[in-house]
Amino acid sequence: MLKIKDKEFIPFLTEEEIKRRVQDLGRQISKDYQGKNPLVLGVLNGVFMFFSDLMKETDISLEVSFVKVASYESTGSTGKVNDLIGLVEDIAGRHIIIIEDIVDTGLSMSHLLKLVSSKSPKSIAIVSLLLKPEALEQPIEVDYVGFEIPNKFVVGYGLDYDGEGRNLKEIYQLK
Ligand SMILES: O=P(O)(O)OC[C@H]1O[C@H](OP(=O)(O)OP(=O)(O)O)[C@H](O)[C@@H]1O
Ligand code: HPA
Repeated sequence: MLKIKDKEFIPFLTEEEIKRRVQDLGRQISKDYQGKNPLVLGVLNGVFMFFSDLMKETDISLEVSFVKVASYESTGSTGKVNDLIGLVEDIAGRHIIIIEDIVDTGLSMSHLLKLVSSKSPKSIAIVSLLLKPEALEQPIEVDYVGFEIPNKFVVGYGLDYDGEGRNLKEIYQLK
């Protein structure tokens, strides 16, 4: 059991389970993007740990960049997405791979997809370590999913509860 502030969490995904799945995803992305020199776009903050581990499991030439959006306060979506660091690269004609730690309601990703697709990329793919199919409010198709999970709040491996818990090696679920 883990306590963060006022909430209790139970173990959900181990370090080993996450590692194995990240290796699979890295292998698959390398195979699919060989010779395409994609621009891999991480969505801060939550993605930092997954992004770094995933990139180490790829063995193709690629470029990386980041955007920063925020929509969550405490354990709930605020219903609006704020751009905190925008897209600075020229992405016209590039293969774009958007990397997220979690697609929950889909609001953040739908916002990002609009932003990215308005700049004429050659292709867009979405990678998310976690997906909550039951929570989706927008019709988002995630091309590479690490784990489909139930509609419960999770923390760890980049994901926070009220700013804390991002440095945990494992993922925990709200009790
Ligand atoms: O599908 P949604 O319901 O939009 O939720 C997913 C988004 O929420 C989290 O970010 P958050 O806004 O908490 O910012 P953070 O990455 O800085 O924690 C997560 O990293 C996704 O970007
Ligand atoms: O379940 C979650 N945990 C942490 N951050 C999140 N952002 C969207 N969903 C979640």
